[in-house]
Amino acid sequence: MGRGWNLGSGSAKAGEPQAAGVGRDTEEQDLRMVACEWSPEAERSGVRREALSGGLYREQQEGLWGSVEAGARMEVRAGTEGGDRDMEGRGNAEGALETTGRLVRGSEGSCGADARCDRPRPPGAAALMLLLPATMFHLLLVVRSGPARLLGPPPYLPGLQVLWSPRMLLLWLTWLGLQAALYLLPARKVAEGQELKDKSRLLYPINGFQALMLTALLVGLAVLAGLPLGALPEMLLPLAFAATFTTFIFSLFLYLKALVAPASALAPGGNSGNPIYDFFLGRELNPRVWSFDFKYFCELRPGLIGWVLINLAMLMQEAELRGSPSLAMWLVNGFQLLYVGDALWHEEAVLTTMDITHDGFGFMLAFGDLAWVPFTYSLQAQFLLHHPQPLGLPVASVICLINAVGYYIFRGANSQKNTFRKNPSDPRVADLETIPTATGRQLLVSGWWGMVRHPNYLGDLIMALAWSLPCGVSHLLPYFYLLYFTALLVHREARDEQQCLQKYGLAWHEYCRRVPYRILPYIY
Ligand SMILES: NC(=O)C1=CN([C@@H]2O[C@H](COP(=O)(O)OP(=O)(O)OC[C@H]3O[C@@H](n4cnc5c(N)ncnc54)[C@H](OP(=O)(O)O)[C@@H]3O)[C@@H](O)[C@H]2O)C=CC1
Ligand SMILES: CC(C)=CCC[C@@H](C)[C@H]1CC=C2C3=C(CC[C@@]21C)[C@@]1(C)CC[C@H](O)C(C)(C)[C@@H]1CC3
Repeated sequence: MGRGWNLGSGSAKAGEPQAAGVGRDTEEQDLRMVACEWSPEAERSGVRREALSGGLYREQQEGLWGSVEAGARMEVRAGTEGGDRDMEGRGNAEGALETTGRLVRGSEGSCGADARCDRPRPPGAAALMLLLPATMFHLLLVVRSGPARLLGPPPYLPGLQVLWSPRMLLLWLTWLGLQAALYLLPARKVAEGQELKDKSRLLYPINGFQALMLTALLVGLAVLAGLPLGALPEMLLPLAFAATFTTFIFSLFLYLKALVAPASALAPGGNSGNPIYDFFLGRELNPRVWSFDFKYFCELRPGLIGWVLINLAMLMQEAELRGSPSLAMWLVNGFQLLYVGDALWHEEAVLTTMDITHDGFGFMLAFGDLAWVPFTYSLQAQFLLHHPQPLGLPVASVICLINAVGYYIFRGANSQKNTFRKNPSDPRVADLETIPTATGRQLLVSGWWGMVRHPNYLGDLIMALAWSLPCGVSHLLPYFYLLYFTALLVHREARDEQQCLQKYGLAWHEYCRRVPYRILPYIY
């Protein structure tokens, strides 16, 4: 059976999902909506779905396709990985779309969304395991070199004697130990995570901001007592090596731990049976020892707080070398401290991100959290220490304005969604327009989420630009974060789109039709 859409007569509106810019993959995903569970909420949301005998189903969605003419007919023939489906839709007297479908060949794919081609295959996973650390060391070496060329060769290849230092390993482990101890301190609040496969919810301490404050206090006291924080820039290479080394060991532990974990604890992806692939993506969704949640801890504590600490060390070292920190260094430190402080202040919101609710915890995320974030996200501050940039007040003011706009969009969008997800009748979001979905959850279609489908990514990207601008325009290197982050968010957006299509089916198509742009209005 051929793949793709075959539209029958009177089907102009039936093609709308395509017109909304949704590609072939998403059409195929749409057909998986039959896997959604039936719920009383679904009944209330205006979507009716009935399982008929012999692999047939019938779905009716009111209001969403109001423009489908009564009696207009569409036919859909499309393939899924597990088998092909025939679907047929008809506008009913009220202008709602009724679809019926039949599984023609095979069964619903057992691999789940993550086994689709958006994730690396085993050779890709192996290559990334080498490429990511290599890129990080390349950046750390190049940033301190005279030409600081992002695409040029590193000034030298460090031997093991430069990279490996038992003292730095000890320092790194002390850092992890300190953050773990702060994590275990009594929390002002304990939050519930999203519902898991077995219908249970995990509990998470909300004390990240407290950990940031206590770390600042401890570091401040240590500096007063003579700790040479300004020496940190010279230690970055062996420290990054220690972080990478421990990440490999830690990921091995996570992989082995997952071998004895119950099936209900496993992530949707990362369980292909190929050890390299599973080691890379992570098999277990929320690996824990007692109540200590490794993924949640790593996502927000050692890496993010380490990042601002490295930035601070650059600022202190610059003050030591040049008498006072430059305006550019102040801006980079201030902007990124705001970002990290914001993440820890709104710590609970991380519980609804894909990383926590969907992705396994393996090498990729562990390396990202523990090594990539602190050592590459601090690249702009590192660059400014080695390549001072003059910055006048007028330009600095414009850059501050760009960061403020980015932050306003980022925070506004994230808070609006989080408030809405917690309590849709909260007065701050109650007036927003929504689309009902078969799962009982609704989708916002006005406010920030009516502007583009990922307004929070847009705000984040504008901030990323503001972090690079203080470094001037003479080098590409400080723009590495912006380039990498754009690629990361474009890929993440595509992945989220697939998952939302799977979850929300027709309602997601309608959302895409009403809000056609993904991240950048009128462009993308
Ligand atoms: N600095 C960095 O390195 C990184 C930063 N980030 C930032 O992290 C933040 C979180 O990102 P991420 O987890 O990727 O995704 P989002 O916070 O954008 O969450 C996506 C989810 O939001 C829900 N959603 C989507 N559209 C709507 C809508 N219209 N109405 C209501 N709910 C909707 C869906 O989940 P559901 O319906 O199930 O609630 C969807 O799966 C972002 O601000 C991002 O910029 C992300 C990655 C890296
Ligand atoms: C190249 C590589 C190793 C990729 C791994 C990706 C990770 C670095 C990122 C995946 C999602 C992240 C998030 C944040 C940091 C980067 C990683 C771990 C985040 C904690 C930054 C602060 C934000 O406010 C946030 C809490 C929303 C965000 C969550 C996602």
